[in-house]
Amino acid sequence: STGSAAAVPINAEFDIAYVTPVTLGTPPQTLQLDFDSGSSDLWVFSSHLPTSQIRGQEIYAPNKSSTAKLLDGHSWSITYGDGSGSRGNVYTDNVTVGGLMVERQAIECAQQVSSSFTSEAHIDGLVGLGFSTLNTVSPKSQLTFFDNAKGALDSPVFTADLKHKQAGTYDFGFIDKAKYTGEITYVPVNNDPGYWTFSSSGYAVGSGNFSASPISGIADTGTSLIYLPTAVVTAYYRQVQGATNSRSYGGYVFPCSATLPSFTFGVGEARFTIPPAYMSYAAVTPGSSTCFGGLQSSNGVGINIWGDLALKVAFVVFNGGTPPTIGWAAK
Ligand SMILES: CC(C)C[C@H](NC(=O)C[C@H](O)[C@H](CC1CCCCC1)NC(=O)CC[C@H](O)[C@H](Cc1ccccc1)NC(=O)OC(C)(C)C)C(=O)O
Repeated sequence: STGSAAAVPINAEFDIAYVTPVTLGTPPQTLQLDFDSGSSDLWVFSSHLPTSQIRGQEIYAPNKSSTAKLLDGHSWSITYGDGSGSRGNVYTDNVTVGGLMVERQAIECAQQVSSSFTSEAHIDGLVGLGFSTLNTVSPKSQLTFFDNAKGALDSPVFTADLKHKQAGTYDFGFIDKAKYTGEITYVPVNNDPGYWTFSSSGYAVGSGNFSASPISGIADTGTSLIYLPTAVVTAYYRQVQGATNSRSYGGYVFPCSATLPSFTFGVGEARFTIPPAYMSYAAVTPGSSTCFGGLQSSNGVGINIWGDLALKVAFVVFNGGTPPTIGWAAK
């Protein structure tokens, strides 16, 4: 079996996150969920939430699904890198993504969400696509949608074709040759503790020479920007007039009028270049002449993260075979 579904940017201006329609239960309830290779819980806004915590999101009501079953005595609680979080109880039900159905998928129903989730009306929950070792359900951790689907897939892979300010796709079980050019460069994945961790072969700033120093980081569809070591980030912003690492804005900012270099990263022998236009994420507040950089330091994060900003210049294969690998191709 295979599946294919759209990855739609939640904001017409900036690619802060992408959501994908997912149907849950019988009759089908459709929610817009953020597919996140940086975590491994499938959780949704639900009928168990106080209405004060719901502001425009779609909810999943298990009691309206004839195929929903309570996973008795199980709960979950998750906190993300940006400090947001949620917790609740667990049901199993049918989950369908782009024609691919998994029966008895653990659906973690929110009973509480943090204010940043309440204020993000376009995200009705997450589909974790990290390794199931990261799942937070207790006392028995649960499998991700991908792990549950894997055995039935034509090939144990999913691919991400994210785009700038337009809808891309997540495919499951097959590699669509029409979505990339040239060859796919595969590199090993270290799935301990459970991220899609791989080693980039280095970077270059603008037309500067390529610095062939390996950078270990995670491929994370649920993180908007790129977070890399200080040496890389200072080398980049040295080339940007008026750039500063702003405590108040929480990262590197620069005058929106500044000329930005491109940023190139390596995967094996392959090279991927992020154009200058993508390297300015957005004005720090609407209308401000100060812009927030797409490349930020991983100092405060603890791991290097290749987020949507890197993923959207490539076609990426998340190969869940044995051993797992990750493949990057131009498009
Ligand atoms: C709990 C663990 C098992 C897994 C856990 N994993 C992560 O924290 C990484 C994971 O990819 C999480 C997944 C995201 C959590 C928040 C909602 C959206 C998904 N990524 C994160 O926690 C990283 C946060 C994202 O980068 C936010 C996302 C966002 C989206 C919409 C609106 C506002 C903010 N972007 C964001 O802040 O963009 C700016 C900087 C331009 C404003 C961890 O490592 O702790």
